[in-house]
Amino acid sequence: MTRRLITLWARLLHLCWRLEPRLTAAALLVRILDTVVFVAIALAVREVIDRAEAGLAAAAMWAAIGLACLRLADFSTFTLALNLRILVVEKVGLTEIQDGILRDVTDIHTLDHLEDPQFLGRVTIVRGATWQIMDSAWAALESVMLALRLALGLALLGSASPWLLLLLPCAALPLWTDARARAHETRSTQEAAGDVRLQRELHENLTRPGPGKEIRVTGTGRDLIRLQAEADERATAAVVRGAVPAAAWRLAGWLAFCAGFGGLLSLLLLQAGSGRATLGEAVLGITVATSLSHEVAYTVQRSTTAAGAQRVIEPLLWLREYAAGYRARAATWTKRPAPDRLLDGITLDNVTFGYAGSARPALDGVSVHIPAGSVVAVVGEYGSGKTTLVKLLCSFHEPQQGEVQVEGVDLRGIDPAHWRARTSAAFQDFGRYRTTVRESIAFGDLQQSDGQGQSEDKAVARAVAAADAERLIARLPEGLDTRLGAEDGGTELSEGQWQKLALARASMRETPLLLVLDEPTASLDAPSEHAIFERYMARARELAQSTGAVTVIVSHRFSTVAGADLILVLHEGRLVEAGPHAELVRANGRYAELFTIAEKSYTSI
Ligand SMILES: Nc1ncnc2c1ncn2[C@@H]1O[C@H](COP(=O)(O)OP(=O)(O)OP(=O)(O)O)[C@@H](O)[C@H]1O
Repeated sequence: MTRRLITLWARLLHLCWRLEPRLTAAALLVRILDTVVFVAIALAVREVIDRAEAGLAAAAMWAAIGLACLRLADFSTFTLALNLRILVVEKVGLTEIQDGILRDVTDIHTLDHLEDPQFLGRVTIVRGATWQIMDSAWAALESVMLALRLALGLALLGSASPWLLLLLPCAALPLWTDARARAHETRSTQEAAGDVRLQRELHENLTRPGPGKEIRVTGTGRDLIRLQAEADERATAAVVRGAVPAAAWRLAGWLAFCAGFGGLLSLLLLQAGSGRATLGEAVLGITVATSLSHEVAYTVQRSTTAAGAQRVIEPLLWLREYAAGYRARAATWTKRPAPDRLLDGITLDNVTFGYAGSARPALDGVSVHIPAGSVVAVVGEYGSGKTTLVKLLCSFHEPQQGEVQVEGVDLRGIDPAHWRARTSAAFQDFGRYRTTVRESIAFGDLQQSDGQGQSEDKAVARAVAAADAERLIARLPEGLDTRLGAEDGGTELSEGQWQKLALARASMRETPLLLVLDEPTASLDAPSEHAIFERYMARARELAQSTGAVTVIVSHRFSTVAGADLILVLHEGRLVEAGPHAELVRANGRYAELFTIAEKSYTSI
C-alpha cells in the first residue's frame, strides 16, 4: 500500500504541475520561502540581542526593523502558501479525481461494475472525498518540508546548546502518540460505518417525495425517525469509544513534549545566568523552541491528513486498477465495426448469463434466431429474464456460455462503441435530465449536432413526432426550451411525460440496427400507448427496409405484443416458446395462458 500511495501522491503532484504549473510553482516557492523566513527570524533575534548587549544601539535597531519585516513576511508566506495550495487542490482535484472516476466508470462498456455493490460503494466514498485525496498529496509533501524546518530549527537550537537537541525525541513523541490515537479513531469509524449508512438512508427516505408517499400511507414516519435516531446514537457512541483513548494518547504525547520543553529551556536560562551562553543565544533558544511546538503541531496535523487519507485512497486505487485491468483486456481485443445493415439478423446460440452473487442464471440456454427487419416481442412473468435478454443484445453484459451473433459474428468481436452507435434504446429505468427539453432529447444522438443546430433541430422534431410528444411539448411554457426539474426552478414532469421524453431520446438515431423498447410505455395511459406503438411499428418497418433493423419490445401489454412478427416467451430464464401470436395461441401453451389471463383482467375492468 505504501508504495502505491507514494506513487499516487507523486502522480497527483505531477498533475498539479502539468495542469496548473504557475500556481503549483508559486505554492512550492512560497513554502520554501516560509522555511527561509523561519530560520532568518531566529537568527535576527540573536543579532538584535547580541548587538544590544554589545552597546551597538543603531545596529540593534536595524536588526530589530529587519526582525519586524521578517515577522510580517512569516505571516504573509504562511497564509499565501495555504491559499495557493487550496486553489491548486480545488482546481486539479475536480478535474483529475472526479472526472477521472467518471471517465473510468463510463469507459467500461459493460454494466457489470454498475451492478456490483463493491464497485458502487467505492465510487460513493471517492466522490465524497475528492478534496481529501488531493489534499493528502500536498500534506505528504508539506510533511517532508515541515520535517526539514524542524531539522533546521533543531540545528539552531543545537548551536545555542547541544542539550537542546534532546528536544528532538520530545518533538517525535507527539508524532508517535498521534499515530496511536489515529488507530483508535480508524477502528471506531469502521465500527460506526454501518450505522452511519443506515442513518443516512433513513434520513433520505424521510425527506424524499418518492418514499415519502409510502411512509405517509403506512404511517411509519415516527418509527423511522426513531430508528434513524437509534442508528445515529449507536454511531456516535462508537465514535466516542474511539475518541476517548485517542484524546488520552494525544494528551500524553503533548504532556511529555511540554515537560521536556520546559526542562530544557530552564537549562538554557541557567547556562545564560552562569555566563556559559550569551543572552542572545538564550533568547534564540527560547524563540526557536517556542515556535518548535507550533512546528510539531502543524507537522502532526499535516502528516495526520496525509496518513488519514489512506481510508479514501484505497477505494480510489482499487477503482483505478479495476479500470486499468479493463483497459488492458480491451487493448487485446481485435474488434470489427458493426455491419452496415442487417441481412441475416441476430442469433442467440445457447446463451446463459447469471448476475454476480445470484444462485440461478437469469438466462439459461436461450437459442433463437431473430430475422433481419423483424419486430420481436419478449414476454414473461416478472423476473423471467426479459430485461436481461435485452441487455445482452445491447452488449451491456457478455454471456457466460453461448454467443449472441450479429450476422453470424459473435457480438464480443464487434466494437462496442460501433454497436452502441447503431443501437436505439428506451429502458424502463430511463434517465431524467434536468436540462432543457431540447437537450434532454438531443442526448439520444449527440452526433446529430452540426454546430449550427439545424440538423439537430430537425432530428429533435422527428424524434418528438416518433414519441407522440408534440402535444406535451406544445403545452410546456417555453416548448423545447423549457428547463426541466422543479428542484432547479424548472418545470416538473409527470412520470408518463418523463417517459415520453425518454422515448423521443431513443428515436434520435436515424439508422439503428437494433431498436429496443423495454417497457417503454409502462407509465402511459392506454390511448398514449396505442398512439406510440402505431408510430413505432411504422418506424420499425421503415428501418427494416433501410437497415434491416431488428426491433425488440418488452411489454406486459398483449395488445402491443400481438402485433409482433415473433414473440419470445421466457419463464425462469428459459425460452419456453417462440413464434407469432396466432401460432402461440393455437399451441395453447404458456403464451396462451398468459394471454387469457391478460384478456380476462382487461374485460373485467
Ligand atoms: N443487477 C442484478 N443483480 C442481480 N440479479 C439481478 C439483477 N438484475 C436482475 N436480476 C435477477 O435476474 C432475474 C431476471 O431479471 P430481469 O430484470 O431480466 O427480469 P424481467 O423479466 O425483465 O423482470 P421485470 O418484468 O420485472 O422487468 C431476476 O431473478 C432478477 O432478480
